[in-house]
Amino acid sequence: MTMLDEIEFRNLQLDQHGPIAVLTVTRPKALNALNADTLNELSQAVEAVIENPEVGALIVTGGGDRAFVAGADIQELSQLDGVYAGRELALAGQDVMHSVASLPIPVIAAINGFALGGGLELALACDVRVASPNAKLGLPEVSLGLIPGFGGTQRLARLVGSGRALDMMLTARQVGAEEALGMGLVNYVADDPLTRAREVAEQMLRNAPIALSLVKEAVRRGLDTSLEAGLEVEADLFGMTVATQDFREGTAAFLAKRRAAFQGE
Ligand SMILES: C/C=C/C(=O)SCCNC(=O)CCNC(=O)[C@H](O)C(C)(C)COP(=O)(O)OP(=O)(O)OC[C@H]1O[C@@H](n2cnc3c(N)ncnc32)[C@H](O)[C@@H]1OP(=O)(O)O
Repeated sequence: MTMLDEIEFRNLQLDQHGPIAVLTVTRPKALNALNADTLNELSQAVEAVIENPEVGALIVTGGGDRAFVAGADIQELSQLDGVYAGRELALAGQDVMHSVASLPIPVIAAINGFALGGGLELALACDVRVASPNAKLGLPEVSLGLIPGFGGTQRLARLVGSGRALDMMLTARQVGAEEALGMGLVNYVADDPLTRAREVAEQMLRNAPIALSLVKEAVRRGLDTSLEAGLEVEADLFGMTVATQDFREGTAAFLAKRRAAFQGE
């Protein structure tokens, strides 16, 4: 098993603090914009996290104090030509965001500044978002003659409703942290979003790991289907939790009035 801190990236840093991994996008000159190289590295980082069983939660953040991620790299976008190239880029970006969204552990975005375009799409692929008071969130692609292509049209509308999502996407405006909190686009606003994200991760990690993974799966699969089919998914996954040792431990600990010691089994 490769230790996460040992992997060398050009535009990312991956650190491990016990069960919590922190993935930082580090392209400060471009406000951490996602060029093709960085997208590839994001994929590799997600793979490395999946392969490391010691990691129970992931925090994603941006290097420096100005930006989480200011979008896809506009310099690279400007070189795109033709329907095919555009579609391929969108599919590649969607794949990366999907791999983040499908991680079987909690993923928290610590949004320390601008989260625009592909940057907000990365934050939307996370489970929970913590924003700094100066954070600015938006999907301004129409101002460049584009539409969001890394999942934003779908995930933003599912998270905040189509009315709010369309307002943000059609105006291209940047939403501040308090407004984002009010519409449920972020879960917490904190002066130090990374510290708050760690606290949230620690709170999540007190719970049963398999249950954490399955509750994510139930929500994700349920959002893509009818209520009836979603309820079936829930019942199936509930059944799986009842077959775990952690369920035995969790209920026994409750009844014995002690803290549960979950093993992820
Ligand atoms: C499928 C996905 C599509 C997309 O994601 S499309 C892109 C969506 N994102 C955006 O449209 C945001 C673009 N950036 C901005 O609007 C501004 O930046 C900010 C409002 C975030 C900040 O403005 P300010 O404080 O004036 O800083 P600055 O001088 O514009 O930026 C510092 C350096 O960062 C580069 N940069 C910023 N965002 C990007 C980007 N998305 N792609 C490539 N470079 C970017 C700039 O060019 C500049 O660089 P230099 O110092 O060399 O002039």
